[in-house]
Amino acid sequence: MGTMWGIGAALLTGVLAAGSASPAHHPVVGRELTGLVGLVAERILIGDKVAAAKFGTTAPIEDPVREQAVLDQAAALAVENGIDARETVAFFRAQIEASKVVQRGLFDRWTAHPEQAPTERPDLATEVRPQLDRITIEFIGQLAATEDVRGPGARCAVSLAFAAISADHRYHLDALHESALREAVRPVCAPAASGNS
Ligand SMILES: O=C(O)C(=O)C[C@]1(C(=O)O)C=C[C@@H](O)C=C1
Repeated sequence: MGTMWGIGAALLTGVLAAGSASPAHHPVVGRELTGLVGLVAERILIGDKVAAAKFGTTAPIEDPVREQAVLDQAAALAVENGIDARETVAFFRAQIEASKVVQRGLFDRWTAHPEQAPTERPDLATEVRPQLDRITIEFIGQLAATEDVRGPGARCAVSLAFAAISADHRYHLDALHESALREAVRPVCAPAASGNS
């Protein structure tokens, strides 16, 4: 675990102590982003299935047409749900980059150690992408629910550190998946600056 997260964990000792004193009906301070980051981890793990679908076939890891479809879908859902479309697209771009980090890492691993390669090949179009599409919808709900927490500032940073640590434990992420998660959550507390696309 990186130093930054270690510092985040140290900060959390105080935050969680404060949170435990909150009335039960209030969201616990520091835990606001666990749902969102849990979905980030779930999407990253679906990257394993994407890789399994493509490994040993001619399908390339990078599919710009599909990426655009994912981003267009996210933008449309953002508008429908009254959240910032530009920030939402930036968030989804990071999720796609994280999936590619995982896929490349697994391709390298499976090439070097063929005995670790998957023995089953899920179908990308009918099995795996529908799972990603479901997560897209859930992401929009979480992005809408966390709008007031996300942004520059300590509250977001601390919540994000806590959420990343708990996702790491809950989903048993190895170094490859942990580094993908770190990349994927980067936009959460750093909304896209206005004026950029
Ligand atoms: O659907 C795929 O083929 C994927 O590899 C997944 C994904 C994504 O994260 O949505 C990632 C990389 C591709 O360029 C397109 C999409």
